[in-house]
Amino acid sequence: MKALVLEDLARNFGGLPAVDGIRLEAPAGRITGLIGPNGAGKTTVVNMITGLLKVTRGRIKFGDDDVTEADATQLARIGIARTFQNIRLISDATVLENVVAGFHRHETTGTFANLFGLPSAQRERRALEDKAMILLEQFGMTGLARHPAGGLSYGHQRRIEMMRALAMDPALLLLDEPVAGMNDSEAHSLADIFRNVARRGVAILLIEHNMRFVMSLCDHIYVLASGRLIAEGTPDAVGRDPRVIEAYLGA
Ligand SMILES: Nc1ncnc2c1ncn2[C@@H]1O[C@H](COP(=O)(O)OP(=O)(O)OP(=O)(O)O)[C@@H](O)[C@H]1O
Repeated sequence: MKALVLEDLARNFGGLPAVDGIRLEAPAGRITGLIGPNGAGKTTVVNMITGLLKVTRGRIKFGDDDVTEADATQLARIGIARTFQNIRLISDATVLENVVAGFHRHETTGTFANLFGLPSAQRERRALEDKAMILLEQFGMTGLARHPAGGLSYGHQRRIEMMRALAMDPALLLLDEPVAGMNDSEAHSLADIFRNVARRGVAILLIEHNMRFVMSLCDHIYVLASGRLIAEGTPDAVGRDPRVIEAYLGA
């Protein structure tokens, strides 16, 4: 089973360290949390893992692959998917079309067949729509399949984004504040989905401000403050750690 491993990972902005030599391991089948007060460096870490930012120092590995320099296409091929803090959907397209777009990685028919609407491409599209409908069912959104994504509530749009990431059938799922702006019951239903995804052997790295959500869901938590790793352990141990309490109170 593969694990995401960060070794001595660092990133400077204008000579100042935003992330200063952290290590982390997020194994398959587990939900690993990355928390810390505002400006701790969490998003910078995710942006380095997903190739949006170059690392200043250190290595990023996933299983046997060193993905420190990998671009978006290589990461998708390896099976690394993410959601964003700011929702990025095709707002004119329907919910179903948005989720189908997430299957992109698995399409086997060539562009030529797609362009000319050949039967093979149509068959493939229908098969992808069927698979997308299974995801919609899991997320309780079957009835909204044909609605334009842009007109839906924030909570629904967040769910579409997650379905799109899951449509890639990822081996590693990076969730950047997935329940921001959701109420407790919406967050609760997502927690069940994430647990099921992890149970299937996916490694999940969760970045989240909602402490109750993180504490109830994660197997292991890493805590960042000012770019450094200040604590790690089970939710219980981290919740009682004086360094963590101080970092949050001082923030
Ligand atoms: N593109 C950038 N240019 C300069 N400084 C940046 C850039 N991105 C982030 N920083 C700085 O790096 C530090 C870490 O920011 P980052 O967004 O990673 O923190 P975070 O833990 O994700 O915060 P939040 O919880 O508020 O999203 C901050 O001091 C921030 O100002």
